[in-house]
Amino acid sequence: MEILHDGDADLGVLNGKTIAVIGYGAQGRAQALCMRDSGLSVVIGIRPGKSKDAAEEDGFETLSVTDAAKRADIIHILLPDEMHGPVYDKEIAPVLTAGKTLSFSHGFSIVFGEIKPPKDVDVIMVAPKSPGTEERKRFVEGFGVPGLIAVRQNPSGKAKEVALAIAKAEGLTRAGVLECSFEQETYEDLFGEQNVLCGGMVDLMKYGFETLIEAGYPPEMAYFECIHEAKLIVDLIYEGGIQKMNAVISNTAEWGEYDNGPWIIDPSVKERMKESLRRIESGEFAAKWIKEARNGAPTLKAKRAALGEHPAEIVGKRIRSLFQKKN
Ligand SMILES: NC(=O)C1=CN([C@@H]2O[C@H](COP(=O)(O)OP(=O)(O)OC[C@H]3O[C@@H](n4cnc5c(N)ncnc54)[C@H](OP(=O)(O)O)[C@@H]3O)[C@@H](O)[C@H]2O)C=CC1
Ligand SMILES: CC(=O)[C@](C)(O)C(=O)O
Repeated sequence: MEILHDGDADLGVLNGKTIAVIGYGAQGRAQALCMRDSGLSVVIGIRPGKSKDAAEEDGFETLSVTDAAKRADIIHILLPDEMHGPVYDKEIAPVLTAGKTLSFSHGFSIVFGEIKPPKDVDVIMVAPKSPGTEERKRFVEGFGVPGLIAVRQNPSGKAKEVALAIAKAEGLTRAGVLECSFEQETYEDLFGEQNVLCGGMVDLMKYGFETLIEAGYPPEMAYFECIHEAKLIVDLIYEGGIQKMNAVISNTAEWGEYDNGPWIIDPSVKERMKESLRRIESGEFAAKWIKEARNGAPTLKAKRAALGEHPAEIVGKRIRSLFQKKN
């Protein structure tokens, strides 16, 4: 698969264009700030509330979703996925005239039919493969995070160029951008977040921490081992791959990785991962999530409340507050 970089993108295709970022949350704020820093004309479409206040504090012009969509050439929807459908139908579709571009950072609402755009608009995706905060941090540091672009509809004949220009404005082409389909991005993003990232790695860290403290080890020690050092190991893999990590860790650690690892995470977990991917690709997961969201997300709210603050977070907060960082 070809990896696209800065030289493959031309910000000039966005000259004279206004981009309405709809939503100013994790992605909305990060992407709007990066796009403005890259010289693009950005307005924020947002309802009254804390996000609107934050956007205005950051110096953006804020409009209602409808007014922003009316004004913009490119409407970049960065609302919670479960809100895309209702907000699009009521506040965007009525002003979505021919020649505009509808843009997303995740394909959920298009792939699972929450949004059915008219045929006379471009439909693209520019998806940073990163949480918003990290994306902005790396952009400001002069680098960027990788991303995916996709084109669903292209009556203008310029959809890919516009998607690549937005990716460049967000620093994604500094790290690398892949072109894929809406389905590929949607399915792999849902799979990754549920099986490797938020569901997967996080559980391992929590179980490891709990095992140590239940065996009487001090929480601080468990935090250093299972949370703090986990990030440093992942950083090593990020910088130089598993080979680099293995070259840096001790022979003892490496032997333990081979001896104990496959017992702790039995390779049969891949069978469950395949079933998880099947549920995602079949639309079963999406239907379950939309049903939950339309009912006011009672399970999500109950889980959030029950989760409370994990002991690892409590000790982590204290440890981080004591970091003696060089000024
Ligand atoms: N989070 C991430 O790291 C990533 C997210 N994405 C995608 O980016 C998109 C946005 O996700 P994310 O940034 O996490 O979302 P957040 O939940 O962080 O932010 C949502 C924003 O939408 C606003 N909003 C919610 N409901 C409405 C409404 N009815 N009318 C107007 N504004 C509303 C919120 O404002 P208010 O303060 O008023 O609630 C908030 O500003 C999603 O499609 C997601 O899949 C893609 C890659 C990574
Ligand atoms: C950060 C990211 O890309 C996620 C985990 O998929 C998301 O928050 O949607």
